[in-house]
Amino acid sequence: QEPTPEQTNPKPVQEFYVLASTHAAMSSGMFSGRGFKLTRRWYTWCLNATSYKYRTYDGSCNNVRNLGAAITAVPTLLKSEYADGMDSPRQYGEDGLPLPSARLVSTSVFPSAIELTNRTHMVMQWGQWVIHDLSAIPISTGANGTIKCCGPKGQPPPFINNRNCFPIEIPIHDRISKGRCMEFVRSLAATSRMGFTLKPRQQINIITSFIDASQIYGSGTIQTNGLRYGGYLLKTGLHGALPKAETQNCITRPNTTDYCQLAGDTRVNEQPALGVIHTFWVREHNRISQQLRVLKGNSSEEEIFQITRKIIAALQQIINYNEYLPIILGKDAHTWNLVSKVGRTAYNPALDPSVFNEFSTAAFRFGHSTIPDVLSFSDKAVKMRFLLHRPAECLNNCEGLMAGLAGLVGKKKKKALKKVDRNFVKEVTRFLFEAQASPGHKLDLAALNIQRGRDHGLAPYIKYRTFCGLPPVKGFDDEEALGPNVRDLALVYRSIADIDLFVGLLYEPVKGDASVGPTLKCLLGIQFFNLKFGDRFFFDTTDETLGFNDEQLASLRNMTLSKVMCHNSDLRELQLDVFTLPSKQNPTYTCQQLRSESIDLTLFA
Ligand code: HEM
Ligand SMILES: [Ca+2]
Repeated sequence: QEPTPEQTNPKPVQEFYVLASTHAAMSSGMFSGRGFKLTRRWYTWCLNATSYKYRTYDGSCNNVRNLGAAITAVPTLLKSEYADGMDSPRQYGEDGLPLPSARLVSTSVFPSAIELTNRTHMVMQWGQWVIHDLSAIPISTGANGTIKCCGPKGQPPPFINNRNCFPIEIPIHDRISKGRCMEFVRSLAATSRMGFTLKPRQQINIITSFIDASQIYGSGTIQTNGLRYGGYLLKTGLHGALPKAETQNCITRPNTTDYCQLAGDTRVNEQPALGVIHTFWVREHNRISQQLRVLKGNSSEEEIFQITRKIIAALQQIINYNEYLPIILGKDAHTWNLVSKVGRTAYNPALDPSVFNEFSTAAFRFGHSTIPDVLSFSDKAVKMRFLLHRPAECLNNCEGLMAGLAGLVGKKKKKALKKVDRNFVKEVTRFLFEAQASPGHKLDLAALNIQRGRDHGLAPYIKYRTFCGLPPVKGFDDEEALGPNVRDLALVYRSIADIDLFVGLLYEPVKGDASVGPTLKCLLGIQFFNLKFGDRFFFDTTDETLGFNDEQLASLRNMTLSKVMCHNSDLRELQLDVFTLPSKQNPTYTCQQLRSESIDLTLFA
């Protein structure tokens, strides 16, 4: 059954507004912590939405209210629960005493055991790829860049040094870092027309919420122009690698040709497998646009660029809805009408397509539990901690890593995907890098997720269970609701009403053929429902002038991620479904075969 209208309509944003950014702001790194200087631009609705033939770069004018456009406030599904009702992080339990430290919660309730599935690392990688199309919430910065919340030896601040600091307390005897303070800066607060912080506080999404390939093309005209190579092509580096970024804020090896990569999303250098997927999509754009150039002699270069961009955005949606979501949501991907293999999608202008806070700050971070401890290349396996913020392996060995993602190389044990569960590899809970500027200070991704939820004032887990129509949790022994390890939650939480959303979602046992528990499935379902039916440009829209004709649509739907990979690498063979390990049911084909059954570009000429 489909989600109810109340579920699909997040609470309206208090006051709608859009902020513009400077070029420097958009091109600076999310992880450099510098530069998001946001200035207000306009508040108007889009009155000529129907006059657009292609998507705008910043997602504006997809709907009259400009919902889902870049640099807009992030809505919440349920009322936020700030400690003071308005602005300060959720930090007290039901009994009025402080909540347990996010780091203590992480070490107490998230062990590091690994259970494997028959899926490939591409499931993890597609997740990170798609979230980088959907949401990027910047943190606050000071007048001269990064805010530091902990002292150089990890001492907690002696006084409140910055009102946007919300460092995580490291328990005694916890050896993660020197001292007892883990860096954490609050997300940037959205401001009103007059420049005052919105009450209750809201965060800002600086990229377009729509699945529109904004991680390839950027989320604004200036950014897109910086990625284009004149006419119809996207810029590339040597041998079809990504081009070099202006700001070199990743980790490169001295005396090598390494560089930090430039892409439509600034987080591209976060780990090399992410760089790989960026790389083959830029190549796919250039491959398609070059062919269309030949086929469409009369079209302008701009027209070729836009048609290619439209095809690439359609492919993102096709792969996400038809290949990826059925793996995550199981058969409900079908019952909720998310799978789009036949028919057309009728646009519903009443829906808000914005990525909501609970999705980006808790639900979709479920993927962090699937991060592997090593990445496999054709000739080696490297621990994740040595790959963070280092693009080198992608620049030098993209193909080897592609084979690794598809599970074609490496020891059998290493190539299968880790289950979505309460376990996290130590690579991210113990050895996550902070900026190279602070050696010896490690971060814990699970703790950051919990703290971020509190920073954003997310309501606790049990409220979402009720919201999703599931029976209430009966207590710290309710295995039906929270799985066989439910008692571990009582090690840190004093009341079930205090359980952080991110934690509760990952404790729920998986049911049926989905990869995630029921509340998580509900939140993911609502978001992808809104992103399908609330996107006026959804690839199979009933409006053929915005979308495609029947033949084009059929040809596009014939594409798979495996075919895109084969087209843009020197891989020799691949299984048709790259999200699943090769088997009798998922046979391997030669890339030559896969390429021959792909999209027919003459239909677009
Ligand atoms: C090696 C892989 C990955 C690393 C190192 C990584 C690291 C991070 C870091 C450091 C943050 C910011 C945390 C904070 O301060 O709040 C973040 C945010 C996030 N991550 Fe990951 N991540 C990885 C993969 C994934 C995957 C596979 C998914 C989902 C399937 C995912 C989903 C998210 C989401 C939804 C956010 C919030 C984005 C926003 O709205 O700004 N990540 N990640
Ligand atoms: Ca987008």
